[in-house]
Amino acid sequence: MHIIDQFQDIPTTCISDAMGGMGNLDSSIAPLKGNYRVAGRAFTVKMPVGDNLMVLQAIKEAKPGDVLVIDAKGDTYRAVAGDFILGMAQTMGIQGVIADGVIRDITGVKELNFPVFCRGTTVAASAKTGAGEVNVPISCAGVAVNPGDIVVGDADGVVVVPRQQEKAMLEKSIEKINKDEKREASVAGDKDKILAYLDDMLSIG
Ligand SMILES: O=C([O-])CC(=O)C(=O)O
Ligand SMILES: [Mg+2]
Repeated sequence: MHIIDQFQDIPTTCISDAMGGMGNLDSSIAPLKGNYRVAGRAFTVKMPVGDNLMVLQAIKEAKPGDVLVIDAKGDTYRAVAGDFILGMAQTMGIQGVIADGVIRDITGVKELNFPVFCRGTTVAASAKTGAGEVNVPISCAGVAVNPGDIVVGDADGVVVVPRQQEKAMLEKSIEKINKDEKREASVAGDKDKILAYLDDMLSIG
């Protein structure tokens, strides 16, 4: 199975654990709907505050399945996109959008059922004068993102897996899932087993 398809099934929490708690975007970047999930390669956008022309450039250049990762420097005043732009991204096969910024037209965007992770909503649009860059290394909500890195988002947040580490992190994430399953099975809603587990964890000897 392709590595991206394998990451589709892995919770962000397990990827974060595999990465030692590193690589997750600031927790104010949240999915617009709780069931949204993306796992794909990052197509990056660096936009100046209040100018989103490069988002259009990215929609033109990104490949189907890519995830747009937009550095809007945390601006919560002017939207990186609204339902028109996000609808175009969806139609062009982009898997989802992750933005260190805000969107607008929230009702229409929710109707698209297109995974968007961002800081929230606003009313003001951005200008379109052309400054900014696409497909360059960016910093997004506290994390360095290079074009082609794997980004995974779900109800818990967004985590970035650097390309060079993707195989190792996939293996570690799967190990973590198995470990968590064993831990849950070991107590399995049984008070005595829970007490035994707590005693074991709390024993200092
Ligand atoms: O045009 C914009 O920049 C934002 C907008 O309202 C849309 O995408 O619908
Ligand atoms: Mg609009």
